[in-house]
Amino acid sequence: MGKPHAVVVPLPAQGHVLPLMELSHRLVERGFRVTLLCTEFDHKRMMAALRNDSRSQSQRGIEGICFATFPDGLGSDDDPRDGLKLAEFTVGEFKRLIEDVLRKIHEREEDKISCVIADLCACAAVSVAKEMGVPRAAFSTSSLGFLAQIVHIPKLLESGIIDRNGETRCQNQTVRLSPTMPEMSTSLFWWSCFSESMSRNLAFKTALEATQTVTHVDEILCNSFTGIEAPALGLIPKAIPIGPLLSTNRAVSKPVGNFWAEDSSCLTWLDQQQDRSAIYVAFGSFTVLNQTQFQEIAAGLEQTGQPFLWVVRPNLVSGSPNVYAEDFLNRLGNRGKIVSWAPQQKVLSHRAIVCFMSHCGWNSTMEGLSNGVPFLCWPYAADQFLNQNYICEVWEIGFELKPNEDGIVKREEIRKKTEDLLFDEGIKTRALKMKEMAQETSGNGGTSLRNFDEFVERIKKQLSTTGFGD
Ligand SMILES: O=c1ccn([C@@H]2O[C@H](COP(=O)(O)OP(=O)(O)O[C@H]3O[C@H](CO)[C@@H](O)[C@H](O)[C@H]3O)[C@@H](O)[C@H]2O)c(=O)[nH]1
Repeated sequence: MGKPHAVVVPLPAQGHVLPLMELSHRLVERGFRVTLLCTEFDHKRMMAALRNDSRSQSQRGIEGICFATFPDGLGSDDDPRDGLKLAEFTVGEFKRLIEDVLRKIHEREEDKISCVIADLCACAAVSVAKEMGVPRAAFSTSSLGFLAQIVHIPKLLESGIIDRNGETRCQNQTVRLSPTMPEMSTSLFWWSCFSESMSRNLAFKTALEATQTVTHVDEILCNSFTGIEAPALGLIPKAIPIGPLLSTNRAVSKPVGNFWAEDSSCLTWLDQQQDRSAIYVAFGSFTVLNQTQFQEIAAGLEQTGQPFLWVVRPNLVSGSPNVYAEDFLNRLGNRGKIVSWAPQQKVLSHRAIVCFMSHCGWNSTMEGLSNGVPFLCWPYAADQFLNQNYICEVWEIGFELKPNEDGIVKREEIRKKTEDLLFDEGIKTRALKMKEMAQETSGNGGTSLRNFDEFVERIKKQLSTTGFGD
């Protein structure tokens, strides 16, 4: 028998492709051949981002990982992508396309699939794998706390805490998912954290489908680790924490699956800054700021008096192209650096970084935490509010940036919270402790590394006893 063939299925979004690409590299290192399914649009973007990178081997593959692509039906150059359209696509057409491409791959004798590892929200991939009798596992790109919410949806419905659309009956209600979990406001339910009801309903639909995925798999790999989320882990017997999935943990660097080209000049800029002096500002791949918010952040950064590195994606600011940014940078000279996409993990591990102003996407949360970097939190949507709650209330390694009544985080708030954060020795100590825990769990003998190796062994054993499939 040749190498086992794993098919990895992320949702078509940057925050999902990145951790699943890292998982794919790890499978390749353990003797698997990997096919990563992605949309033509995302594949094109990844290849364009890699174009100047001599490590990229061909348009078809990256270092042992092949791509299988499918159209995403969202138009050819529809960038910035509309989050709502993407959500509609993932609960609709995405399923049929995934099913189609999986069946086609499996029909080819030389490509027969040994196992499918699919994003928790790519439920079609899991049910097709089940029908084909192929071993399968789900992968959660968010926290175990998020997963606990998904698993508890049936109980939340049964007890009337949420209705069939996921809407909560009372505002400001708190629930306790189990006696060992802290009380949680229902406003932190993932699907509740979207401001428009249409987005909320779509998010709930995705969450409901994810509860189905959970019933079709025996194992859910998670980008988290026991030390930081033990109570939530206790609620989900199928969860296997294998995080933090960081590309910087590997000795040889490999392409990470960026949709935008990394601008490494920011690392040279960081080399010129003093130890623990620079604020890193990045809001992931989805957040959109209005002009007012953009200008308040800029003015707030200016007022802190600290050097800063800010990721301003081409589609970060809504409305007219930003002339303000240029003027602002000219005024600040070398004290500020703006790039359109940074090698974030390398940035966060740089000695010059003192704190991370973040939207609290789960990948960013894990990356900041694993590098012992304290946070200034400005969540935008989805699970980010829950992640902020972890950062500020549970782990106590950051402060919330509170928006005013118009939803804007003002410059004074940024200056004040940055000052408070930089002088807080407790936060600094706890953040460094988190870094130690993250290193321990991913190092030799660490729980996350062991969990992943044991998972791989189980898959291989299943294959050697049953051939390709159940
Ligand atoms: O300049 C940059 C900016 C970001 N990143 C990377 O992009 C990823 C961003 O992921 P994340 O922080 O999770 O943010 P989103 O892109 O917003 O992620 C989506 O997916 C996450 C995982 O499911 C959710 O937690 C978020 O709420 C959701 O918005 C991280 O790995 C970053 O390292 C870079 O490499 N360079």
